[in-house]
Amino acid sequence: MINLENVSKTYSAGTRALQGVSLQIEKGEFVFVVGASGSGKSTLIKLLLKELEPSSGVITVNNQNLSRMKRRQIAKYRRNLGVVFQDFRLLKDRNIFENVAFAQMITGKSKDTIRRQVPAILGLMGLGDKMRFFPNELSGGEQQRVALARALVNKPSILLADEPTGNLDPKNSWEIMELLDQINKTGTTVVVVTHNREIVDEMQKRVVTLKQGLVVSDEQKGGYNYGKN
Ligand SMILES: Nc1ncnc2c1ncn2[C@@H]1O[C@H](COP(=O)(O)OP(=O)(O)OP(=O)(O)O)[C@@H](O)[C@H]1O
Repeated sequence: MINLENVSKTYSAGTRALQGVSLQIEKGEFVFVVGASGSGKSTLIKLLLKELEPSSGVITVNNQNLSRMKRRQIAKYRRNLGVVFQDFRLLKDRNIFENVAFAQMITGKSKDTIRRQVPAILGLMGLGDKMRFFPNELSGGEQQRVALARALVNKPSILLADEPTGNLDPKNSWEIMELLDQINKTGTTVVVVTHNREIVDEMQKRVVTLKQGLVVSDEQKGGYNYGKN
């Protein structure tokens, strides 16, 4: 499903953010990516989103070689990826329903579909009674659940989360992680970049650890152990 073969990324300033990373993630896996600040985690996510090009190596997602993808195919490719970030990235002047509906409008869904699917996914995220609220009227945890609803409404095969609990307190962090776990159990492949040691240790998922752009460990049912490397 996701395959990196000897992938390196050197930024123009000369920083070697990833150095010969090879990594395979199968359909339906749940994977944590951990590592110190600057170890290359966000670079990895940006490469998967095709926001960046690797300096060398091959990235294949859903059998598509990202380097060979034509520019006009990129938007369609990204539609099959759900993404959430630390800072939620909601449209401030749109209510919650509209924020999620927007993701469906740009993929050309009919009004009928939007009227059915947006309340359904918001209901699943526990936000059925907040659809007319604006982002600034919600807690951080609720805003991240809106971002999750928006990421999932088009039923992506892969969900990428870059520090999704970075701005949340422990209770809200656990709620988001439990939602990610549920989403994974429906068959979605989930890749989560995080600094949250407690959650990684508790959830016993696959853990890929980066250090200075290298994969230094990759463990099934792993823990948050980069401090030990
Ligand atoms: N656009 C850029 N231009 C130049 N260097 C960059 C750029 N983006 C990241 N870097 C550098 O690449 C390295 C890896 O950065 P990256 O953001 O992937 O790390 P990270 O593991 O996600 O860190 P954090 O946990 O702090 O988010 C760092 O040394 C960073 O300074």
